[in-house]
Amino acid sequence: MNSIKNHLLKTARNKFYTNFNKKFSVSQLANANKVAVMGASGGIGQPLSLLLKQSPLVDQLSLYDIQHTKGVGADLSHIETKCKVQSYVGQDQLLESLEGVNVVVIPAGVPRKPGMTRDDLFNVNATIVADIATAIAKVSPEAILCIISNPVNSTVPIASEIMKKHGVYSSKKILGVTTLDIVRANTFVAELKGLDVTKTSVPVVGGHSGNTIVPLLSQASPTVQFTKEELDSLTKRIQNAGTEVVEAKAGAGSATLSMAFAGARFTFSVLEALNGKQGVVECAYVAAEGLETSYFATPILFGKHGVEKSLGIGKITDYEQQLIQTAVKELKGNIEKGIKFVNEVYKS
Ligand SMILES: NC(=O)C1=CN([C@@H]2O[C@H](COP(=O)(O)OP(=O)(O)OC[C@H]3O[C@@H](n4cnc5c(N)ncnc54)[C@H](O)[C@@H]3O)[C@@H](O)[C@H]2O)C=CC1
Ligand SMILES: O=C([O-])CC(=O)C(=O)O
Repeated sequence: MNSIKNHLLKTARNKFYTNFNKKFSVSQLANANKVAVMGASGGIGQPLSLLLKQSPLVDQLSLYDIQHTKGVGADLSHIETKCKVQSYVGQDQLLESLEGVNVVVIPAGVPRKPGMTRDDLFNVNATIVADIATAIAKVSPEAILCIISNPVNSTVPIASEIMKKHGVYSSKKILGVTTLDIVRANTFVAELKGLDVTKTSVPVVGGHSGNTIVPLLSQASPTVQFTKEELDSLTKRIQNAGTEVVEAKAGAGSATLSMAFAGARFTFSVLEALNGKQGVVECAYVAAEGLETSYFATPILFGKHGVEKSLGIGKITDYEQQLIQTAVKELKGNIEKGIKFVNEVYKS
């Protein structure tokens, strides 16, 4: 009786992992990966850490937060996967939490409430990201940073400037996570056009706030036709989707579960490429060359050291060109604000 029960349990468990791994296209390559989640006790941090704990791509998970990580860590550590969990709490343990990590995911910081813009988070989150980046520069300067904390348009330049100050900057390793914009664009387009969402892919470029989010609907795959009204309403919905969640949550924060899904997908892609998988592409907000702004999100080919190369924005329509012009104006200000903060305000 017991052996039948064990067999059934094992079968169910294997099926779960197989489906999970398929979903995230996880390959089981051999490198040892240690991932740190900074802000691990938060609305994003907890479900994101859960998804990472379940992945065969992650060997060790380091959880850092200024509160509650001991509980989150104890809880996650009971899950029957190979990934080892360590937890660190408070400023005194910040440096230790980053020892030996090769990828750091950062969802630390305050979320929006209704009526706020992402830029309204700057005053609090700029210092949080700068402090964490400073610690990374000291302890794990080779690590790849995946920055979720808003305003991403500014926090990515902030982390970059901190790395430059410490003489350990590599533009290949500082990535702003915009994956949720792509996840949303895929979902909304598939819903509107009756497509299989698992096979729908829409690049989203620019930045990660309002007008700076530029979906390239003309490049949707499979190819679909949109009326002008559809283009307007889809573009607006994708640009305002974060606000849609903030308003629905009515003061209880912003997107956490869909962000954890998107953050896990992004991290798995980074890890797969680190492990040697070829052809891994995700959109990300990174330092840009030959564009009108010094940072810009485009589809990025990942490699063993992070960014291998930007695949650019490709062929776009006049409609999309106009959206980009609007985005560029706002992005320039956001980037300048981040750079100025590190060089004129921040005291490490
Ligand atoms: N890039 C994106 O697409 C998205 C970004 N976000 C952003 O992610 C951030 C986190 O959002 P939530 O998890 O919902 O917020 P939350 O408030 O639920 O969690 C944030 C966590 O960060 C921790 N924290 C605060 N200061 C810290 C520090 N100095 N070091 C380490 N941890 C610290 C808090 O203790 C808390 O556990 C926000 O800035 C939000 O705007 C949210 C959704 C999507
Ligand atoms: O809207 C927010 O504040 C959180 C976020 O970045 C998103 O959900 O895209």
